[in-house]
Amino acid sequence: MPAPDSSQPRRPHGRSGPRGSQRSLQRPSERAKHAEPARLAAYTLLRAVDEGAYANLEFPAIIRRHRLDSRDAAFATELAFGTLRMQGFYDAVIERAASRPTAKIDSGVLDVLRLGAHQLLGMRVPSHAAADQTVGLARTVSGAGASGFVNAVMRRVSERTRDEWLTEVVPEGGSTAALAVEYSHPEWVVTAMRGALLAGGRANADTVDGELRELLDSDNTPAKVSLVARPGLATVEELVDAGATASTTSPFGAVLEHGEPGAIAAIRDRRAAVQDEGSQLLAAALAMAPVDDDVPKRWLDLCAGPGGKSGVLGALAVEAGADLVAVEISEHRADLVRSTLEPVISLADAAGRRVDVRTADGREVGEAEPAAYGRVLVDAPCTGLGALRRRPEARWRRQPSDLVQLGPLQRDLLRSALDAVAPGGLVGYATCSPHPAETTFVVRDVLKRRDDVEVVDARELFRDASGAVLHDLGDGPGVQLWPHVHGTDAMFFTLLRKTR
Ligand SMILES: C[S@@+](CC[C@H](N)C(=O)[O-])C[C@H]1O[C@@H](n2cnc3c(N)ncnc32)[C@H](O)[C@@H]1O
Repeated sequence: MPAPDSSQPRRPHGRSGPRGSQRSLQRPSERAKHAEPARLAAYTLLRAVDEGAYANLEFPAIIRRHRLDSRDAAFATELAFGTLRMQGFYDAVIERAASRPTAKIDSGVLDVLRLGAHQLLGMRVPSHAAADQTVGLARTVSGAGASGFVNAVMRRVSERTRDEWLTEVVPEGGSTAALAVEYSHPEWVVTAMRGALLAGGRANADTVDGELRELLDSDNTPAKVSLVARPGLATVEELVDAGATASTTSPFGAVLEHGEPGAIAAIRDRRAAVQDEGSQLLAAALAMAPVDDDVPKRWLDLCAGPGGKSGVLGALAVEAGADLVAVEISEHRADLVRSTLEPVISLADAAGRRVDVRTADGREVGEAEPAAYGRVLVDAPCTGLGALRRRPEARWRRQPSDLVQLGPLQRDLLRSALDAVAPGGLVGYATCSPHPAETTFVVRDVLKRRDDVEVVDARELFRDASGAVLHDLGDGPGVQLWPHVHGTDAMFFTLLRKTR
């Protein structure tokens, strides 16, 4: 437990405290005595994430445990997820306000302060309520001793607006370090994103700064809820009738602005699902790309868990009169694929086709079944740097060393896929990361040692809901989607044809 900071509050530069109020000067003993359930739930999630939990997986159970109604659950979600995303910026603010490094603040108390900072600087919570409730939370979870310290820090945070704090804590000059604080990303991720925008041809030296800001900002904006109607099992119209809006990006897609996906019958029946539109587009691109008639009507998803893309691929395989084998190395995730694919398997059975799920190592399939498949998807395990808007804590957990670890696996899986595909057949290599170390470098390294593969221009295959080629796909031949450009995750896709 940190001792309450007894130093004098720093006088803010410029005008002081538009948010400061009489209430915020109250002593802790006069504050809310107990934490509200929604704030307690948000705090519980932050503590669980600190211990390694995944926010998206953990929060539904926490919401149930705290018996939050839908309004409180929405508030708690915005509070917890927003706090996790903006933690880098808030920590810089808290360090200033507390006059000590965050490493010197008890981690539970720090989480209370982060939640308080988000209410003050990132949500429209009135400052007196934010301060009262944060001190009440500190009292409940950390004891009366901490609440004095929290009270003092909250008072200082409330003395400035968000913009004033940005001026105060963001280094001048727009450097990588400055963007890291302003957009709350680790510095190495900012550097990596800048490199990805330049390497993929999305930006040049003149435009990269603006593009980078838009990209980082999109990571801080929660993704809309995108739905997919699995072809042959559900229709976009069915999702629209259930309250969604038809997607303009994906021919199978819809967007749910309000309400719970689980309230839609097609989702409950797994004929439809929640899925990023970029994932829908790339599964469709692989399925629709032209091949000769003698290429085997047997498709393979080499990294299938939990089954999102297999759901689209399997449904399109049945439409094309083909079979699908979905491979996943993890037993648990293979079970998820089985569950996801249940209706697709029934659809295939009824059409006299097969959709199989195997728990296996995708690296071994190429040797075990050479030239056996006509279309192969390698949706490689990756850092997920292209989906940071969906996973609020992921940016803090990922490390540059992950790239080093994943590289050999990504290359082995692509090699195996190329061995497993028949002459004339296609391999789609995909990642939900735009990092060149996981995208173009992997493809380049694998192709360097082979003379039986050609790269196909994939852009023509990315068709929006109107049937037109998707806008802003760059110079090809690979496709890099971007959240700030296409509204999808930053998915990468390269299409390769086995020539002999
Ligand atoms: C990016 S995820 C795939 C997501 C999936 N395609 C979807 O759309 O739902 C990568 C998956 O590959 C699996 N994986 C990792 N190593 C593998 C291997 N050697 N063989 C097969 N699957 C592997 C991981 O367990 C993970 O489920």
